[in-house]
Amino acid sequence: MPDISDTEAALQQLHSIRQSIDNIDAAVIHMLAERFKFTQQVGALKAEHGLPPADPEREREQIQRLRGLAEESHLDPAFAEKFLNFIIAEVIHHHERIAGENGR
Ligand SMILES: O=C(O)C(=O)C[C@]1(C(=O)O)C=C[C@@H](O)C=C1
Repeated sequence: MPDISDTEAALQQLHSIRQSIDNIDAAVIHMLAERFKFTQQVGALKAEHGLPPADPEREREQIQRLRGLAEESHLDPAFAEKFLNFIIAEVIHHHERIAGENGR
């Protein structure tokens, strides 16, 4: 049974680790916001020129690249692929909305 000072030390350690997790979560949100700013530009460009919202060949290249990066970083490549697909699905919805607003 750990004594009280052991538990206090563990709680301090937990608090400190959670501060780092919070910083990383903030960075992820900021990076996603920047990514969506760029994909909005892509959506506008595609809508303006009548290009299709989705580009499966580009997606295949991105998935291959991210799976490789995930492996190098000891992150589950299947998770990296799911995460990218989740983001791309949202981007494609945005592209479709922009194309719809442009009357195409
Ligand atoms: O690069 C594009 O053509 C995009 O529209 C961006 C993006 C992405 O989010 O990375 C989204 C949809 C496409 O299917 C491929 C890639």
